[in-house]
Amino acid sequence: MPTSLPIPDHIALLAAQARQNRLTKPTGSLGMLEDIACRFAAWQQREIPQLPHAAITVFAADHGVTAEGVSAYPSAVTAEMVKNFAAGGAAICVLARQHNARLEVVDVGVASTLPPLGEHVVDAKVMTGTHNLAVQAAMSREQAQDALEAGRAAARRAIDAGATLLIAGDMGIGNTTASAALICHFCALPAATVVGRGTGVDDAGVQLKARVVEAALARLTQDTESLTVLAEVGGLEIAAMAGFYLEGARLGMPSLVDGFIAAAAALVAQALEPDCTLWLMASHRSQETGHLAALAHLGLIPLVDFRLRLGEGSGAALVLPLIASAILLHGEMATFDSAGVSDKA
Ligand SMILES: O=C(O)c1ccc[n+]([C@@H]2O[C@H](COP(=O)([O-])O)[C@@H](O)[C@H]2O)c1
Ligand SMILES: Cc1cc2nc[nH]c2cc1C
Repeated sequence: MPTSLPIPDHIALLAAQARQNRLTKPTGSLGMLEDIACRFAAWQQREIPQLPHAAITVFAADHGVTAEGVSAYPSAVTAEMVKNFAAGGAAICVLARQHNARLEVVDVGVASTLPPLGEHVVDAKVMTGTHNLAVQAAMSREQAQDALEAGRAAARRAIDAGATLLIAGDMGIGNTTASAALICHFCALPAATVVGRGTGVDDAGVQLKARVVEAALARLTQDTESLTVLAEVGGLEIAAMAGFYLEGARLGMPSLVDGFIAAAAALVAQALEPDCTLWLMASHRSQETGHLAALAHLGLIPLVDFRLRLGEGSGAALVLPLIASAILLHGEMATFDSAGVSDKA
């Protein structure tokens, strides 16, 4: 049963839109930068929003479906990359440092036991990787619920640490197959229009992924409860990301939605609490097939297309300077009145 979430402030949105129209530029000429500033105004309940403090949480988990040969890389990479995150060597570590953003990694389902990796790597393991979704439910409904809750707890930690803009990233070999299955289900699309190359499988690999996704979807109908859909064909990090978005929305905090896996997680969140999408902004268009369809279902338009297909929250971190520019322009540009510039006839 959906609870009532806070909704962004419509009065602040209208005030921000009116301000945009008074700034010294042709009406609408800053395009999406205007929309960005106005959405932050609505989220922060003020005509002129402040620069946000971003925090990044990367959720890591393994996928039993890798037994089908759906990824170009071995499952062991998931755990190895968690160590790389802890050591500061992954792409998202560089971007987090660039933006002085808090970076936390949460193990919600890495297959192996990780050694203690410091205070920024949290052990919230629900199970040691999902079961193979090609042949059975990836996890139980209870495990899906536990992973959702791990994501909610991570959002609360980020907000308690001072975040005003949330970013969820993912690390999970095999997770583009689970994400494709979720996107197919929630957007009612056939597998062939959604599956892509993931980490780089060839044409035969894409066809194999489509067959795996179709087999998994055959266990579902459009009436299947959303939590069951998540348990049947989802992933532990995807569930946690959905919980992260839901908790952000519940606490009136916006999230930037990263790539393909993040979009699948946002669809899960939307299925559980439709209004949570009011608190989401899509960073970029991923190279992965089916990403735009998923974003369209969420009512989101990606800000940029840099041919990214990395995950980790990297695309969301990459657009932080654009968001900062949008907000600074909105707050600091002169108005036609203040600068004595003639407005349109
Ligand atoms: O975020 C994306 O758009 C994206 C697109 C393709 C691949 N990835 C990353 O690659 C991994 C999943 O790819 P795969 O081929 O193992 O399913 C996982 O760790 C993701 O973070 C991420
Ligand atoms: C090396 C590597 C890094 C990643 N980061 C997110 N997904 C990834 C997949 C691989 C294979």
